[in-house]
Amino acid sequence: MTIDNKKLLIFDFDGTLIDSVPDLADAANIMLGQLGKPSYPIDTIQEWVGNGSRMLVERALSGSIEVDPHLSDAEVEAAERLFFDAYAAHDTSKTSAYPDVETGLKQLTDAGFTLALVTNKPIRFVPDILASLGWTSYFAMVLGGDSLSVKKPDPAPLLHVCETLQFDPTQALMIGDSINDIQAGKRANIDTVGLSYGYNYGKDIRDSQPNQAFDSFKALLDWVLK
Ligand SMILES: O=C(O)COP(=O)(O)O
Ligand SMILES: [Mg+2]
Repeated sequence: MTIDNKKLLIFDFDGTLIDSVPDLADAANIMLGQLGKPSYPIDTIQEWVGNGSRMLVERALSGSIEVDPHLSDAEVEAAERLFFDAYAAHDTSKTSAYPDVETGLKQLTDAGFTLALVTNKPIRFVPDILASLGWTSYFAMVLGGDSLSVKKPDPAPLLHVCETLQFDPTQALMIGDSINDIQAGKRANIDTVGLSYGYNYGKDIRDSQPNQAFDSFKALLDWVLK
């Protein structure tokens, strides 16, 4: 795979551009506390991130990545409301950009790339976090996990971005930290870059066989902008 024909860079958000787990873990533990359930360490909760908020809530209620099949819809929905309230109150408190992302987004924009954001995070939280980082203007398009009826690893969000911004999938690159990003890219016929520093259920992103893998955002920038 070569970068030469790529014009559209589709970024994942959590674990790729931002380290959001400190705020996600706080919100999950506040929700669990309100329900009289035990809290969990941040490293444990980090392994439950990747399939959107509802799945994070279900895993937190189950105390495991394997969801308890006995959880009722009503129980999950009530817990999800508590989680949303807690996260809305603190979705930017402890969330930070990974090193070199801030300058990198500007460099990539200045180099003529179109940037898009496709996250499994519910869309309601995304504008606030982007604004707090001063990144709103960098992205031509932003999709959340509930913007369409399906989320990554389904290819639909990536294909929707390509279609809307009028790029062929072969001109796009999906950049993310999770197997969900790599699988969505493969299914959309979009080349993929895996970043190893984020959240991938405790697994090495190279196991998902992205076209390229890097251990830092700086290494990605050096490759794209060489
Ligand atoms: O909300 C999640 O579970 C993960 O979000 P992401 O797709 O930006 O990594
Ligand atoms: Mg991610």
